[in-house]
Amino acid sequence: MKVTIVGAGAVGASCAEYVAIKNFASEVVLLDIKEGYAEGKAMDLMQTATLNGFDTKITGSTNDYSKTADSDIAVITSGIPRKPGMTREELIGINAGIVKEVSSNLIKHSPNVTLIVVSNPMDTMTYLVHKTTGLPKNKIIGMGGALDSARFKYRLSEALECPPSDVDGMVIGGHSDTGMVPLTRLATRNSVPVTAFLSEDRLNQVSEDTKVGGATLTKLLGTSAWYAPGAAVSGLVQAIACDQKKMFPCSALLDGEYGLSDLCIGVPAILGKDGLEKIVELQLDDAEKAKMKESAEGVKKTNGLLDV
Ligand SMILES: NC(=O)C1=CN([C@@H]2O[C@H](COP(=O)(O)OP(=O)(O)OC[C@H]3O[C@@H](n4cnc5c(N)ncnc54)[C@H](O)[C@@H]3O)[C@@H](O)[C@H]2O)C=CC1
Ligand SMILES: O=C([O-])CC(=O)C(=O)O
Repeated sequence: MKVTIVGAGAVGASCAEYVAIKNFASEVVLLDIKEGYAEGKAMDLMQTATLNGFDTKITGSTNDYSKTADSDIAVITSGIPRKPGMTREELIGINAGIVKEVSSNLIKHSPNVTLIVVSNPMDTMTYLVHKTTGLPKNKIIGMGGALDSARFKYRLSEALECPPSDVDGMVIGGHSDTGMVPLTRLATRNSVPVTAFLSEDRLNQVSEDTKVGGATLTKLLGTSAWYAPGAAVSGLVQAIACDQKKMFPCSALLDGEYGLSDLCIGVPAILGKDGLEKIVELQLDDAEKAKMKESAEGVKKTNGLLDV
């Protein structure tokens, strides 16, 4: 199982580290445009192999896509991250060109690859890859909801004063400060609805904190987050590589599901060896449906800025 990660920056390197530590891939190739950078990150990570007990071979490449040939899965993290005060949408001008070029280069060397898009604004970048590559739609997946759901569970565990592992929950919708739809109605603590423990006000606070999760970290760090993003991507990679049939909210190209078409947005999906194998349609209540519709309008507005 060969995994390529384009962009050896904060998220790409974190993803490579988690993939290696989970020890399911034979090979990880890190590729970056910055001379020597991916090679350096790969060597540093390889020197953790005996410390962390993994056998995955990690190599680096400065923009040489021949090294990525025959990848099964490729992750696109290349592009610029936001700075405090910015929205993800503001990154479109620079990142669209990068994502378009990188996805085309990847496919030239790995025509059967499954692509996981991470660069922001992620839903729009995923849509761009669908529009420009011609890959089947199950082979292009946007990562956002897995991360947003992890942050949601973290915020719920804070409110419940319990370990995060006690909590289950999901965030669907667009991966933006205003577009996320945390499904508080369906969240549970050990199968008991969290609504049994937390007031509506407290749950609203949890939702709001979740939605600005990325912005909160960007303000603290001066750039956007990488540990949880890298871990979330590695979860998607593992589900595909190991044919796990796990369900994650992913940015998927919709064709009527949830009453939406011609956009990529976060919905629950089953991931396995064929990539995004199935979109799961939840029965949303009226308030959730309205939030999803509004979120989709936001994503479509950003898609409108693309030259496709
Ligand atoms: N979807 C999500 O949930 C998340 C998305 N992100 C996004 O991921 C992207 C990467 O974030 P970071 O890793 O923090 O940024 P970073 O700046 O640390 O790393 C980005 C890397 O991409 C490389 N790069 C730029 N153009 C390239 C090209 N044409 N080919 C190959 N490499 C190229 C840069 O040299 C740099 O090393 C950003 O757009 C960020 O907004 C970040 C966190 C979560
Ligand atoms: O906040 C950002 O810009 C990066 C990102 O998508 C996240 O951490 O959720």
